[in-house]
Amino acid sequence: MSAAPLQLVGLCKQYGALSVTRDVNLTLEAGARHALIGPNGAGKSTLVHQITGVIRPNAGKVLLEGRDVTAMPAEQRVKLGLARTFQINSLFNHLTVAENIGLALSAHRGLDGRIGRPLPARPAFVEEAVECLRELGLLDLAGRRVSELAYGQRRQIEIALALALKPRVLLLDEPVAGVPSTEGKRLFELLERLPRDVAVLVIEHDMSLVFRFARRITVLVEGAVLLEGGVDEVRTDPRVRDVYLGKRGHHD
Ligand SMILES: Nc1ncnc2c1ncn2[C@@H]1O[C@H](COP(=O)(O)OP(=O)(O)OP(=O)(O)O)[C@@H](O)[C@H]1O
Repeated sequence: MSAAPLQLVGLCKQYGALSVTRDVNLTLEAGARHALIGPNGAGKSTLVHQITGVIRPNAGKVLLEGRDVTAMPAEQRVKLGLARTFQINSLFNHLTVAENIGLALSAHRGLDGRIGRPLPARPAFVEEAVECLRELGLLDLAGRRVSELAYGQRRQIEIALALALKPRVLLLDEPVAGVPSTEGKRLFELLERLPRDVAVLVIEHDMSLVFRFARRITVLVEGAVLLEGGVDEVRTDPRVRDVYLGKRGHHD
């Protein structure tokens, strides 16, 4: 049997006396649609930073397709197939969507040096970017300048850009945050069209998205896994309701 696309084994992170990640185990299966949820301050961002390589755990391991990447820098993890949604400010406003993705492709393959320098993308990469947009049902945005796009469309392009790198594992950090409901439908459609062979971990506060998109859910509370299970199991678990509706409060 081949190794899981992503596996977290006993991850621990402390800041002084504060334990922010406590012995977290999590496995993304091939083709996973897995959500990580938890109230404010549960440690979701800190966990994601340990997956991407922004911070190092004090103990435990991060395995990408069975390979121990715990000590590996973030860029190298991207090269090995770990992508996360890019922040909007990584898009060049004056370039078209296809040019932006073409540039990311050339930077990823180490051909144009730094991504921060908007040289014209090579035509072959722009063509590949257009093909990628077509597969995702976003072809109509290919020739538009990023500056002309609505907020929800930019969020779609961040996802398309991460996917263009052909990752094995995709981390989506709050993909619908701040997107007006009028633009939400297309974003949902895009999430439903993500390639089946990419394992996806979504970190999200919007429960309607989580329950619609995910097949497995991990609930993080005070740095530890409270529960992992299928959607119905998590939705109906009284402990989860307590965390979200009880005295610990939740994100609005
Ligand atoms: N560099 C740091 N130094 C000290 N404490 C930190 C540091 N980074 C995070 N923390 C603490 O770790 C805890 C978890 O924070 P984290 O941002 O990971 O939670 P979160 O679940 O992503 O929250 P939110 O949903 O609000 O984004 C918080 O109590 C936070 O104050």
